[in-house]
Amino acid sequence: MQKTLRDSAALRWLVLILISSLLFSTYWFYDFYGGIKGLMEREMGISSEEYGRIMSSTTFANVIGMIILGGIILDRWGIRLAGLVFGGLSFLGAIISAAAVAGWFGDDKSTMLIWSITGRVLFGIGMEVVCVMVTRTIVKWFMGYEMALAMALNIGFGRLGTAMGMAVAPDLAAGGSISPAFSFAAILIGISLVFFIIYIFFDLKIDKQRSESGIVTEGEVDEEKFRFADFRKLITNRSFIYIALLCMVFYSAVFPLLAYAPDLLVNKYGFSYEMGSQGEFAMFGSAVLGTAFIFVLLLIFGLSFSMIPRSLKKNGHKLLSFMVISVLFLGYVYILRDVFSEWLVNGPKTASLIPMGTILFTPIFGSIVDKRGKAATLMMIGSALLVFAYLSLSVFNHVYLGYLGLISLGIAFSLVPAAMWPAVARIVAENRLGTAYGTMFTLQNWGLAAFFWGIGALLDFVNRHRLSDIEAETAAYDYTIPVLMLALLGVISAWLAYKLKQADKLQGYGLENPGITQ
Ligand SMILES: C[C@H](NC(=O)[C@@H](N)CCCCN)C(=O)O
Repeated sequence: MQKTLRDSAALRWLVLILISSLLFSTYWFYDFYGGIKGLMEREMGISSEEYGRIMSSTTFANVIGMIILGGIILDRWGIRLAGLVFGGLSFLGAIISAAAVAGWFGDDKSTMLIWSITGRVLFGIGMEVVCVMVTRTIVKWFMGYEMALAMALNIGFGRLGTAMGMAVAPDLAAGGSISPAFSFAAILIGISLVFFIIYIFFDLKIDKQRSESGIVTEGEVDEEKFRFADFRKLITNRSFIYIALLCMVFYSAVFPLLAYAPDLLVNKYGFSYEMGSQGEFAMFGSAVLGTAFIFVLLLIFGLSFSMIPRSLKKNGHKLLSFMVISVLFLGYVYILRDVFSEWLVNGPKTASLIPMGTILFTPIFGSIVDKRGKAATLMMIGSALLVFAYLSLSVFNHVYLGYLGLISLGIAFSLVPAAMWPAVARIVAENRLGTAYGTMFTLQNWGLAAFFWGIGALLDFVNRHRLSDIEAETAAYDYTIPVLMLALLGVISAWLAYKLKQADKLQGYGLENPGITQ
């Protein structure tokens, strides 16, 4: 068979970087608000409920089926046009939000609020369809190659956007105005659209090659098109119902919390929104140098290890690797202890370590699921960890338990997505995956709509007697009840994962068997 562009590994990975940049920038825009919640409230004069309303508005059009409609449009128009239109929509939404907080439409509270919400609604439609489009593009280029790894890395790009958005936004707003943080995030989407336009040339070329070599092009793959009969079949499948509900409940307990996590750390444990005396650039520089140093050490270790004769390293090499990596990691922590000591008392920077950790752990758990299976069991464990995390962050008051809670949340946030998304591919036929992901994202948006807003509204309600003191910065928000409510979602997630395991036993998709992504 004639070779096409996707047969070159270098080109495949280049394509992944080009399209993942859209995920990086849209996740950044989605989540950077969390890092400046307190600043937004002060500058725009809004309450926690109103902040929650802005966050929740991201989902407004999606709860009434916009992602499914976007998926149908994607099937009809193809990756190039749909990518430009929906990527452009997310950019437009981001520009409107940035203009709103800069006071372009008027600087009174209600005008800023209305236009911020309008911007987020448009952004939300664009970004969710972009997510589905990027997944489709990965399948187009990586099917038969490193598809699971490509998907995990793609999510990694998104999480990096979330982490950096949360961590860097307060620095961008450090001049006393939130506007630069918004403009920067909007510009990032614009830059990633330029990358997408570069990708379009590769897409045109590969489609030409595929049609020349007799492989049907994307627009001609009829089975990929959305049909209502398939949709009906999908939503009456027991395993799919449980995994889709799990997606809704689990993500409702995680994504909204991220939008409040920095503020929770500031209010509950007295963390700060500002950095300490050491100077951010110096700290950033030492963090980058320290990370580069540890990579070089790992490389040297890897090279020297590969030179040891096989017979010598046969036994105990896993233990040796574990010991060396642990020593290197502890050395890393020791070298960067000043950086860590400053970061671990800063709300947005500490909260950003949650998505940062998932970049490493999601592919690790993904490969465990590949090799050992147990996807449904791992989803149960991940959900149980969520309960532990939220109990630590609500009913207890010790900061070390708080750190432990954040670590558990990070592990749960890696474990469940790593097991969930490949499991969908087991339950649903490949040519229906677009519809399945679109349906799951829609349900997820129902949950997000309720909880992005619900946490803020509940926060205002339980703190109603001291809101003026909180505004005057003489009192702090009490987050106990809102976080306890999320612990309940963890319990429901664990139950849904258990029901999924039972349904899988009946229907025989083999979610507990290895090789789930194949
Ligand atoms: C793959 C999955 N993506 C989603 O759930 C998107 N619908 C929403 C992304 C929102 C980013 N804060 C994931 O990120 O795990």
